[in-house]
Amino acid sequence: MERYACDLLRNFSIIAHIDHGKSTLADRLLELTGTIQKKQTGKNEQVLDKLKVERERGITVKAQTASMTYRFGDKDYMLNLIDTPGHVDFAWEVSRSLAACQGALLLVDASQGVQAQTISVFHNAKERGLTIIPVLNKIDLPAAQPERIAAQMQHTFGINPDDIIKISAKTGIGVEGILEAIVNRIPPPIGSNTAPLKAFLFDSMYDRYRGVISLINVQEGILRKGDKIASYHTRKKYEVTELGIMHPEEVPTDSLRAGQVGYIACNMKESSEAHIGDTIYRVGAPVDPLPGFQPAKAMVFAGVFPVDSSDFPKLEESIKRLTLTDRSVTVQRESSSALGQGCRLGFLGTLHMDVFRQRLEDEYDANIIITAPTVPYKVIYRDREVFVSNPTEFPETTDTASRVKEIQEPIVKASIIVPEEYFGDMMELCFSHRGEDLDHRYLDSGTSSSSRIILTCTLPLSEIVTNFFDQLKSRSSGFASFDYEDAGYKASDLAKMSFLLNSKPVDALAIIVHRSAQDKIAREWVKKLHKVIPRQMFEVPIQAAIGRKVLARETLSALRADVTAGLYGGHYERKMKHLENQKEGKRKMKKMGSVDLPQEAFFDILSNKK
Ligand SMILES: Nc1nc2c(ncn2[C@@H]2O[C@H](COP(=O)(O)OP(=O)(O)OP(=O)(O)O)[C@@H](O)[C@H]2O)c(=O)[nH]1
Repeated sequence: MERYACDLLRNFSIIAHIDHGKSTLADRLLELTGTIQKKQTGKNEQVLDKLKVERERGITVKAQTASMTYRFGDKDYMLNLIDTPGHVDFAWEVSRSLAACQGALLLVDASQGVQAQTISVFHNAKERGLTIIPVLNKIDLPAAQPERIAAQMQHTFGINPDDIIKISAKTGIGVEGILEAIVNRIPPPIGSNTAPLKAFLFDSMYDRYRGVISLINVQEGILRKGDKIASYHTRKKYEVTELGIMHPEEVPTDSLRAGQVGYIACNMKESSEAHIGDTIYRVGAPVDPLPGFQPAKAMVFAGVFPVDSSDFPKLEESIKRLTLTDRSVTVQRESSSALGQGCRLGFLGTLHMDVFRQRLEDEYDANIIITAPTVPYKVIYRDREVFVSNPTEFPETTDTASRVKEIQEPIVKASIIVPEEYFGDMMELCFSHRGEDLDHRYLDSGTSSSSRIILTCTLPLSEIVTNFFDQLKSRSSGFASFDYEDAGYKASDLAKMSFLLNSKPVDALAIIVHRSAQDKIAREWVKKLHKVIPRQMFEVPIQAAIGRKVLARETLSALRADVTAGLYGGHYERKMKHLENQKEGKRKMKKMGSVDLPQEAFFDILSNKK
């Protein structure tokens, strides 16, 4: 590693909208530099995407990092690619990865043009002062319009079209030019090998045998095996047992020097000890910390229960193990009278929740029920503020007047990019989800027949955690792209809606609704419950209520065993008596009886929410 002083290092990321070809380009760069062998199989399976769910969905969930060496002129350079995930839920991971870079490749699909996340990642990189290398990808596609999209990038970002590198990551055309641009345009990191050690911890993973493996960017000084280091955040001390670079698998080295990026193992037992954004220094030589990070905030919460309640210990164990690899998930125990023991999990967004659920099912064979997602509401009492992310803890309407001053909900600033012809549909979609402050502008300079529009508005987060994405995609024939950022809290007229079976509320079904939509939601849910709840021996009213007020009702008719079967002819009185007895029996059952609601019914209700 001594050969690679700062001026021979380049630390960069690839940033792009989902599917614009980041992983494909990363593979090509690794192949061109001889870091990995060119694949013979012809299968499109990316090296850096490691999780099964990522491959199935074609998205990157966890950032992966790789170092490669590249000879340019008469010098050998080490290029460190810090991969970033490509979805709005993981914006936080993007930002922390960028903090370890001096430059970024801004990748845009030449057939799709600038999309919602292209804009957010561009601004993110710009704010961090990174050098941006604009790249147009997929120029091999017949639908590619490189000239037009280049003009769009100029109009949207002020990028000089002459600076744009045009490539096909798939066929490899133009990719060599990227390696040259990385060396020529991205500034090397600045740092001194003789200064006291200062390293930035930007990612971590968990290894069953070695404990936590941290990815770090050494900014000053030299780190060697056996060194005693300390975490600025926890003040805990460790001894470095192994260190090296990601190539793309771990390759041990004797040291990591100023400017370099690599991994360390130091007997950290708990993943919570590896605090993202932490500053690592040498024991006895404290340094000023690097600007840290706020931890990622969970914004979508849901209860997770086993279908078979005796499976709870296994489920909890699986969740524990999975959260070791995904630290942004928060976990709390929860118990429900309807579903038994479970966990309440917090996620960064809905995709994050889906990914976690799928991993739980794939990797741990878990049969689970997930309750309807909720966002963290802020309940302001006369004397305190509380965040409530579980409907069962939401204040009753009777409380609202007396003790609760105000209820607030999280809102986001949303941007939607669509071809002009879908503009009306998108406006409607936003309005029907309580969108406000709608604004729009054209993405292309001048208006042409195929102009695209960027629509911005504020939306309550709760409106986009259910089926917003699906509607966005279906109402724009798949052309709309969407991104959002946190925009604080806002007072809102919200209430807890309970669902009652046979006059008893079922805790796991409670949801928080906006008053303006309460009647519609009440009717829809009651209908749905009516469809999936099996008929009982007695009649069961299904009701939706806010406080004591019932807003909708359906009645599940009784399963009627034919007690008069076999009583042929005459005997009218006997028949009546049988029917009377049956009625009496049912009345009794109804009084005492609770509704037999199998977990499968919950699964049906909750798996196709709203
Ligand atoms: N024709 C063509 N297809 C490409 C090119 N680059 C990538 N693709 C295809 O585009 C799709 C998305 O590419 P990925 O590399 O997975 O995109 P990504 O940006 O990594 O996606 P996320 O990881 O989900 O953010 C894949 O089907 C690729 O095969 C290209 O240059 N030309």
